[in-house]
Parts: sequence; C-alpha cells; structure tokens
Amino acid sequence: MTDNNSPPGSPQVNPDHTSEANPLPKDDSSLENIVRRFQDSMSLAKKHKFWETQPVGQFKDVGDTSLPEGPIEPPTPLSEVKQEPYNLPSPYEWTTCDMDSEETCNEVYNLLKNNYVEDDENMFRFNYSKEFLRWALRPPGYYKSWHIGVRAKTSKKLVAFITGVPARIRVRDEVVKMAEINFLCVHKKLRSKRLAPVMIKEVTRRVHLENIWQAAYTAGVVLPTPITTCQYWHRSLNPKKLIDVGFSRLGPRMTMSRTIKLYKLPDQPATPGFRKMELRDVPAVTRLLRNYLSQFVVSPDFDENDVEHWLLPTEDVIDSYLVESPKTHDITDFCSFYTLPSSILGNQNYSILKAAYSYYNVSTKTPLLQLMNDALIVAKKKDFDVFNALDVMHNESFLKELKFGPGDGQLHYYLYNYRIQNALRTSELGLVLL
Ligand SMILES: CCCCCCCCCCCCCC(=O)SCCNC(=O)CCNC(=O)[C@H](O)C(C)(C)COP(=O)(O)OP(=O)(O)OC[C@H]1O[C@@H](n2cnc3c(N)ncnc32)[C@H](O)[C@@H]1OP(=O)(O)O
Repeated sequence: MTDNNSPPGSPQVNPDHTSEANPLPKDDSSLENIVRRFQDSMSLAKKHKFWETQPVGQFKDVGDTSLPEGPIEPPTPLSEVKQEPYNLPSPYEWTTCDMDSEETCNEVYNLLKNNYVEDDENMFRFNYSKEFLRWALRPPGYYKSWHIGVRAKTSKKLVAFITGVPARIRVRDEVVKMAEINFLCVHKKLRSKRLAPVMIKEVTRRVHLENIWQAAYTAGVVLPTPITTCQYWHRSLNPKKLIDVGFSRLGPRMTMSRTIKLYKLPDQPATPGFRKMELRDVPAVTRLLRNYLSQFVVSPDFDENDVEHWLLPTEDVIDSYLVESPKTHDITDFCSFYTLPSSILGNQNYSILKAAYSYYNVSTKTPLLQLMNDALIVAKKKDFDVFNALDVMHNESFLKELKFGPGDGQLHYYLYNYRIQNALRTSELGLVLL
C-alpha cells in the first residue's frame, strides 16, 4: 500500500501444505514490493512543496547527528498565533463539526465512508462507525475546535475533514503534550487542488491556540520524515469469506477445506481467569499498562481517565480482556483490539469486512502468544473476519506462530515539530493510532 493510511485489506498469500502451519512470508522481490520501493525512493527524491516548509525532520538532514533531539522550533508567543482561520478557495468555508450532533456525525460518517482510505487496488475502503468516530474524537480534554470540516458554500455539503485530539506522548524521558492528527479526508472530486496543506495549517493553528506545539500522526504515504515504518499483518478468522472477496488467495496446493482447518480456533480462551475488562479494573490496568509502555522509546502516557476512555470495552468499538489470577486476583495480563470494518467495493455477495485491530497488549504472567491466541478466539466468536496487527511493541514474537501473514500495507509514523535522531525499530514503538 503506497497511497493511503493503512490497509483496509491487503491480499496475502496463503500457506501451502509444505510450509508447515505458517503463512508464507511475502516474497520481498515480488513486483509489488519492487514497485513500492521504487515509489518510496521517488518520494525521497521528490519535492514536497508544502512539507519542506514545515518543522518536521527533512530528508536532507537524515543521519545528521549534530541536530539535537526535541522540538525543532520553539513555541511562538500566543499573541502572535494567527487569530483568523486560513483562507480557503472561495467556493468553500470552514465549519467546526460538533460530533455530539447526530446530523453532523452522520455527515462526517458519510464523507469518510465514501472518500476515506482505500487499498491500492480499490477493493476495500475503511468504514469507521459513528460510535467509533465519537470515541476516537472525544477523549478526555478534547477540543471541539479541533474537529474541522470544510463545506461547499452554496450547497453546505461537507467536502473535507481533519481532526486532532490531545494526548501526552512520552519520547524517551520527556512527556510531551501533543495533538494526534487523524481523519484527513478530501472528497474524491476535490483532490489534487492543494486543499490538504490548508487544512493541515488550519489544524496546526488551532492546536497552537491551545498552547500545544507538537503532533503525532500516521500515513500510508512517505513524507518527510518517518520516525519508523511499520507493517500490517493479517490473521484470517473467516478464510472462506476473505478468499471470496479477494482479501486473500488460496495458497498453492491448498484446498478451501484445508485452509479452513488451518485457521480453525478453539471455542473458548485457554487462560484461566481470562475475562472482559470492567470499570473496577481501571486502576490495575493503568498500572500494568504504564509499567509495560515505559520500555518503549515512544508511547502514550496514559492515566486512569485515558485508560477508562481508550480501553474500557464499548460495544463494536473497543474490546479489552485481562487475566485475573484465580488465586491472588491480581491483574497480570491484558489485551485489546478495536473494531474497524471496511466496505467491500463492488462484490455481489458481501458488502462489509469485519476487521479487529490489535491495540495495546501486556503480558507479565501469561505468555504473549497464549494471550493473543485467546484474543483471536474471542474475536472469532464475535464474528470478525480478520484480526490485524502491526509489528510494533512485542508483536513480532507472536505473528508468525499465530498464522498471521504479512500484508502489503505499510504505515509510516510521524512527529510534527519534534526531531528524533535515528529512526526507531518498530519494536521500539509503543504507540497505536486509530
Ligand atoms: C502542532 C500541531 C500540528 C498539527 C499538524 C501535524 C501534521 C498533520 C499531517 C496530516 C496527518 C494526516 C493523518 C491522516 O489522516 S492519514 C489519512 C489520509 N487520508 C486518506 O488517505 C484518505 C484518502 N485521501 C484523501 O482524502 C486525500 O488524498 C488527502 C486528503 C490525503 C490529500 O489530499 P489531495 O490528494 O487532494 O492532495 P492536495 O493537493 O490537497 O495536497 C497535496 C499535499 O498534501 C500532502 N499529503 C498527501 N497525503 C497526505 C497525508 N496523508 N498526510 C499528510 N500530508 C499528505 C502531499 O504530500 C502534498 O504535500 P507536498 O508533498 O507537496 O509537500
């Protein structure tokens, strides 16, 4: 995937019977990968008229160790932050999207449903639910003014969107107040008109007005300059449907029934004390998670309010499970995944792919492999078709063994106005954005 945020779907090669139980790693010399590497190197050579003007790591500075880590530019005095919005082309006007309003939430939902991230082959498009959008956009301390829309002046139709939410992100020993920027979307008919840079400048201005000077974001495109580049992995839960809709292919010398058998999971989780997280677990989960995340170079700095918001289960949005020791009642392990369906474009039989995305997982007593197998089991019971995970944190330790296959989706992570000297290994990253 080269031109979007992350993969609504990415075909994977299924294993054949000679390759034990593991999906074949995608051949790195495949045409797809060669093309991607070529495009990425073109992007490095490419002029970025907008991004070259921004306080982000520039390609020319990669490897220059004389540049210090930390903010690239100091904050400007608040009185010098522009008070009026940036100018849009005259047919358009700014709107602040009130996500509490059913009507506005519907408009945002429909804009994204029809115009947001697709895979390279345009077979799938993210279909974030309204409940999900409300969850993603209203964490503790959120600012309504950071939910920014663009409307056509005459019809009042919503044609573009960008959002920020506040977060404390730790980079090494520093906890930095940041905005997490997401849901940048321009209607398909208005692409390539340089609307995106204006929207990014406007969200930046509104973030600055709250005295916040850094941001974190992810994208499927290469921009100056990723702090790391992750890969998506996919674990089939409903292989027949995934093959029918073109998400995955039947491996060489594999039959459908063999494939179904390969991905079959037990009916119940194996770990004694594995149960859904509840409100009363928030303090213990916060301690567990804070302690676990402290080992990564970049991670969120979650307090109890954040944990309650981001991790307490919400139907069809976020699922969290933990292991409570049957003897001591200590909370020793935790796993979570969020629900992000994709529309299946132009298929006669299916319109929705139900995907679970691995979020934060912590193991202290239960081996991570067993914990994640239990997560797969509950996801399957909840009728998800596929379980996706990035190769961040300790995920690499279970991906192959639990029959995840590498996808073609790459996800680049970025910080705005914060320099990191060397790109991180994906296992040094403790941050998952939605
Ligand atoms: C302190 C606070 C700071 C806050 C801000 C922090 C930064 C936040 C940054 C945003 C984080 C967003 C996180 C997410 O939501 S990532 C999800 C992005 N959305 C999609 O992929 C949905 C489908 N695509 C679209 O809606 C459009 O293609 C978008 C809107 C993406 C671009 O519209 P369009 O195709 O009509 O292009 P243009 O003519 O207006 O503009 C072209 C310029 O835009 C640069 N471009 C293209 N794609 C992206 C991208 N994904 N991130 C950053 N920049 C991007 C591009 O390199 C070029 O600049 P330069 O190469 O010439 O320099």
